[in-house]
Amino acid sequence: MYEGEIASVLVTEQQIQDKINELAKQIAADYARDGVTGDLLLVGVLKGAVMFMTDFARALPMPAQLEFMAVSSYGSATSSSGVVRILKDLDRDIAGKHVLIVEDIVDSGLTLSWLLKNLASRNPASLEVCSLLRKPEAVKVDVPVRYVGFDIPNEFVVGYGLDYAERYRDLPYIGTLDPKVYSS
Ligand SMILES: O=P(O)(O)OC[C@H]1O[C@H](OP(=O)(O)OP(=O)(O)O)[C@H](O)[C@@H]1O
Ligand code: HPA
Ligand SMILES: [Mg+2]
Repeated sequence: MYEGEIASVLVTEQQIQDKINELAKQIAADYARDGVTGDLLLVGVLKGAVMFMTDFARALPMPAQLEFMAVSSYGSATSSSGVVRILKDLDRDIAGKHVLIVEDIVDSGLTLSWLLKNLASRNPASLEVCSLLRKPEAVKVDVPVRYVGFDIPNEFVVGYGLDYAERYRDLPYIGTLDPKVYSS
């Protein structure tokens, strides 16, 4: 698949799955320690977080309900415009719920910073973030991300939900693109 289009693999399928199991155990233990007994409300950010959300929810050893929001800041570009649009809002009220935002990547942090403010204003009982990837060198706004899978270099990545112009989301690993993809 995608013959010659992937330049390197940054995080393998096995590394992703191992990390998800580790995060899921840690997160369930943290919520139990904090006395949270009800269901956790996972808010996945479409479309990028879909793969992570579904694997993470199944690995999590505590009951969780699933909600999705779609926001877009990238369109088909490789850098954030900073303008976040809601394409699909949550289907229900999150007041009094323990909400965990599930993201695929924190790059500039602009999407998440906006989303945290937006969801915090709806009065959840708690609001935390779990992101599979983070680019420490790309961060433009400081966002409190409690759980991070992997810190990666400041390169555009694809796979496991992450796209370039809507392609490559279906790869099971995280990789970088061959420069010829951008020029074609
Ligand atoms: O930290 P930032 O610089 O704001 O970038 C992170 C966001 O950008 C991507 O979404 P995108 O807008 O590409 O939508 P998609 O998930 O549908 O691809 C990604 O999935 C994150 O949600
Ligand atoms: O590196 C990236 N790849 C794909 N989508 C993204 N959205 C923010 N950063 C990225
Ligand atoms: Mg995208």
